[in-house]
Amino acid sequence: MTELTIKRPDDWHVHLRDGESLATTVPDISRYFGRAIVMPNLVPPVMNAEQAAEYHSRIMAANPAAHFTPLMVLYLTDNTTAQDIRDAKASGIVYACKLYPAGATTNSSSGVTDINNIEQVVAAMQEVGMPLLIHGEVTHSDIDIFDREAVFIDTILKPLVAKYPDLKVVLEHITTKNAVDFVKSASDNIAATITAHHLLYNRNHMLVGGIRPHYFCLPVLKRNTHQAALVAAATSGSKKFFLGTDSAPHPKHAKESACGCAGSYTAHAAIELYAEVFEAEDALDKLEAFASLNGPAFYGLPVNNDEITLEKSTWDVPETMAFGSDVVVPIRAGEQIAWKVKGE
Ligand SMILES: NC(=O)N[C@@H](CC(=O)O)C(=O)O
Ligand SMILES: [Zn+2]
Ligand SMILES: [Zn+2]
Repeated sequence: MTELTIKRPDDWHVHLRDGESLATTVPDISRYFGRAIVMPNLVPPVMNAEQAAEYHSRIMAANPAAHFTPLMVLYLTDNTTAQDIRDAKASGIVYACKLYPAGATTNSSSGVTDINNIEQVVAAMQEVGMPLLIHGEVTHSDIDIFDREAVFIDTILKPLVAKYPDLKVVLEHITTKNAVDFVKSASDNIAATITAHHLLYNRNHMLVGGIRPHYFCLPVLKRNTHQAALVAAATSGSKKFFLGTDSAPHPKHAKESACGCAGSYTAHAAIELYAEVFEAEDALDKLEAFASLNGPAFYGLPVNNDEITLEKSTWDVPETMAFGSDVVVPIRAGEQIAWKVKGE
């Protein structure tokens, strides 16, 4: 296949950052994505409907393409109230709330320190039909970083979904076979996003022959058997799995550092990178479900009514890209990508 036309895709997990960064991240993500679930881990975070509305305005002021709508998300803290959830629902611009266990990832220090602290909040989310998006990793220092997702599923997520059977939950950026198996076995209210980089890479790519900081993201890349489970899930056509890039830019100097930040930038070539994965699996016919249909179905939103066309056409990824007044090193920097969106 050398051309593939699909309904306009959406990105159900992206970091656009703020301030001058929006001048580059917003045009990048809106080139062909119709909607994006915009992560709220700013400093300070987006904690209520008013802050979400202000952030929404700043994103719209950065000139996204006309087909693009940002879907805002609240960042849950120990102090979030049930009223915050009701106000967010009433705002009409907040589509989900995000649980960052405190200390789990980039800008998560204001996150929830104990899931029991937000019982009333989660109950209100279940009641009003607000999806809970989860960075699913425990943070205890005695739990190995490669086990943190699996331990989170067993100790936090399973009890949570048992307690709130009507709550919609997205386990974000899954990285393990444990997560795939859990999501598949859970009710229709439980789904997961999968990034392009977790489909394309495993921890060998990050660590063999030298440490490659641009592959470092959280949850960290796992062994290749987990990668294979993610690829099988994404290309299966199951409604429970959908596209979430977790494109998470950091300036080059902050990644290439003695203590480098977690996050990989893929918004320059997201659907193109996913297309490579689906092509390698001989599953290009399943890309539309993953990228354009399953996400809206889960969120109860309409599918976008226009289309994009991908063509087999190799292009060179630059070594760096502008990121506000800084630069970011994108995934595949200095290498090639095999697919291109027509008209781009
Ligand atoms: N994925 C990452 O490694 N980093 C994200 C945060 C997140 O999604 O966990 C970021 O904001 O940089
Ligand atoms: Zn995360
Ligand atoms: Zn993220």
